[in-house]
Amino acid sequence: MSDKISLRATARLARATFVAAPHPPIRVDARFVALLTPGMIVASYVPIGSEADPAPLEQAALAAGCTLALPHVVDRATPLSFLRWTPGSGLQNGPFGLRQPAHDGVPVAPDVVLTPLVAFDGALNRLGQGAGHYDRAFAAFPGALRIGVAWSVQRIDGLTADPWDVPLHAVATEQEWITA
Ligand SMILES: Nc1nc2c(c(=O)[nH]1)N(C=O)[C@@H](CNc1ccc(C(=O)N[C@@H](CCC(=O)O)C(=O)O)cc1)CN2
Ligand SMILES: Nc1ncnc2c1ncn2[C@@H]1O[C@H](COP(=O)(O)OP(=O)(O)OP(=O)(O)O)[C@@H](O)[C@H]1O
Repeated sequence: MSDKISLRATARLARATFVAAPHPPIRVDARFVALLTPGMIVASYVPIGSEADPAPLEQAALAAGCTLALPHVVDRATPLSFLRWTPGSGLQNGPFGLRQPAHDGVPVAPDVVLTPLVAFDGALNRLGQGAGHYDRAFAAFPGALRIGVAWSVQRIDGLTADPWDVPLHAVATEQEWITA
């Protein structure tokens, strides 16, 4: 556990240092686009702090005819819901400094989950914020494709997976599309 805490601190520092300098956006790989079909529900997220901005992947999903959704958070203990979202429609302030759709939005079951993360490794294990929100969402939607979105500096090899950790199917960075 303390291991995870120090890994989070190291990875957050690397992420903050990376975004402080000019950097390219997240790359849209042809293998991501090939996964998309019209009508699919693609859950994205609104980045906070130095998190990678998934906007290029959202644009690709919209161009492929997909519907977007965003996570809605009540508190640390309550499971996430995913609410339908169209670009330009309003967002509200949520906990942890998040921007999110209003609570009375339309809940949807995502086909693809664009997932924020603090660190990832070559086996596509993911270290998140520590509330277990995405771990629980992956358990609730086991059929969804789990795509991590991260800056390349967030790769830390040899993360130890806990029993509840569900690995990602791929990670999109500003440099490459990583699969296990
Ligand atoms: N942009 C974004 N949206 C997201 C997440 C995320 O990681 N990033 N989540 C992922 O589960 C869910 C929200 N869960 C969260 C749980 C805890 C903290 C949290 O403890 N934040 C720290 C600050 C961390 C930092 O500096 O990066 C805090 O408030 O002290 C944040 C989000 C859903 N939406
Ligand atoms: N499927 C699940 N059902 C219930 N609780 C879960 C589940 N998955 C994880 N948790 C709980 O969530 C907590 C946080 O887990 P962990 O530290 O691995 O989060 P994380 O890797 O930072 O990811 P996240 O971004 O999802 O918070 C743990 O206490 C764990 O018991």
